[in-house]
Amino acid sequence: MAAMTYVEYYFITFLLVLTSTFILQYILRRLTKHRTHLCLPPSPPVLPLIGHLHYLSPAAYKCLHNLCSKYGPLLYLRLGSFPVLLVSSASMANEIFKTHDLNFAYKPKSPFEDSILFGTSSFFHAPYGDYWRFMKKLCLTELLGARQLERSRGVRREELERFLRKAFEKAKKREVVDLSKGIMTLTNNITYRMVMSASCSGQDNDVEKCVGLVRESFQLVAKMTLANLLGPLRKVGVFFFRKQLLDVPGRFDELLERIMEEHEERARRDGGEIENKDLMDIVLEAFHDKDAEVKISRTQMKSFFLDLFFGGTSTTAHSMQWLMAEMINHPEVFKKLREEMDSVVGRDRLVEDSDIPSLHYLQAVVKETLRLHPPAPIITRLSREDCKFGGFDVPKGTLAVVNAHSVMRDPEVWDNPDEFYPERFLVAIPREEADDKMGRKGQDLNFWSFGGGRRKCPGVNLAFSLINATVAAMVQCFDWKLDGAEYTARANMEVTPGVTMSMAHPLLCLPVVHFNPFDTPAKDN
Ligand code: HEM
Repeated sequence: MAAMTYVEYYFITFLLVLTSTFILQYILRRLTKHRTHLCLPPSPPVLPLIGHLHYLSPAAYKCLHNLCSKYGPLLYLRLGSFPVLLVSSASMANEIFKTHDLNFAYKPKSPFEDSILFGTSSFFHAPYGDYWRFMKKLCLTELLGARQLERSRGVRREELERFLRKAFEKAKKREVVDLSKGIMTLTNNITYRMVMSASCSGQDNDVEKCVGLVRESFQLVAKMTLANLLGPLRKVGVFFFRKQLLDVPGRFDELLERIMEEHEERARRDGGEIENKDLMDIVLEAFHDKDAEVKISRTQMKSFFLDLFFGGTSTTAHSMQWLMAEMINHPEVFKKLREEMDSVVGRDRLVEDSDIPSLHYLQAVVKETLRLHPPAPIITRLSREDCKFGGFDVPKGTLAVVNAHSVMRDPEVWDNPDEFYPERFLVAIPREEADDKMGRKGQDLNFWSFGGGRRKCPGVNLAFSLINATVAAMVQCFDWKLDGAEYTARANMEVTPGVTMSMAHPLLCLPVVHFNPFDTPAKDN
């Protein structure tokens, strides 16, 4: 038989693809037929097989925001093989985090299966069950509670002073500081020291090793999330990344195992009476406790530490970077903040943690930054049961995607939502007139940067404590001149594509000394 021409070959291939698309569509329609009586939320126009995937772009929160602006605040989408409920308004966010919190207390299945990296053992992906409840309690009472925050105060202060001293050196030499890099190093050093007393200098720089691995892991997570959307074809994605899928978690496992063994050795030496316990010491105590309510495994422990690194470092650093960029673009806010610092703290000592409750404007500036620039704008949950949501039917197993960016710019609850206006958080409402039993102010009720309900971020107090203390010190000690230019220059607020909200351009600033606490002569007693 004569060989096929290219034209014939491509024509036959085209016919095959077309026929299989129709067959697949037919099967899908048959499979979902029994659900056609459901009253699902509205949906934008859909394509066969890929569903609504064509609406997505690398800046995830932005394209989802565009979808809600065009089609409405509650949408039913199909991303590849996943049914998705897209939530974009304040009232719908309230339904997820309050009315339907228990039903949506589940997280989507991890694409990493039993790997320590975001695998089934991770706290972040754990189903709402005994293990998750045990770790959440440990987080709130021990690991990230008030007592541990107090214990780690010295570490945070030491790192903040190290960061400030470097800025003073730069100021002296009239050199520009890469604030994005400096702030990221500061949060990394603090987090890794708090979690496992890791060394962040010298030859055994474990912080640097972890930071490198976290970076590689983020890239891998992005690739696997995409592969996961392919549904039955996800195995193809796994095949392509199989080497990295073994290598990155393997190196993390080795590093963490070595550090955990060092901690166990120290605990044996000290007879369990460890001074200045870090988070790893506390989790290891729970691991070795024969009477613990839940027996945690070594893999779960390692996964949990990774969750802390992933959840706690870049989120906090990005918030501070956005805040400093907003300060540069709003000199009147910076001036007000400086006045508050001068009147509450004065100019004879560096601001301390105990000053923060009295710095009301500072707290409002931090919240306003997190409202406009939530570092984790895409919050995902999974429904465990069929439910009625916003008057529509939502089947079980639907992935709820809350776009915190849209929710916190909802004009129904925020006046001039795109404006940077910290004063909106200062409106005092008497406790008896407040909107909930906690006596929170009206605007705080619609503040979802840390998620909400049972799965709300357990690191919220640590995050506020770090951001408030660092920003307060930066404002107290320096004026920040963008690129060393005139004070009228504006920071570039472009966002890096991806699922997090980080600045696309580094913030390069010249620090000009306003007050140097390290130059102040010690007071006579
Ligand atoms: C500005 C800083 C931070 C932001 C904006 C942030 C935001 C978030 C968000 C949106 C979630 C998902 C919540 C939900 O599903 O409702 C989350 C979960 C989580 N965050 Fe944070 N976070 C921050 C800092 C931290 C810190 C400092 C830590 C700890 C060191 C931390 C640890 C976690 C953990 C372990 C979870 C998983 C909770 C669970 O699944 O139950 N985060 N965070």
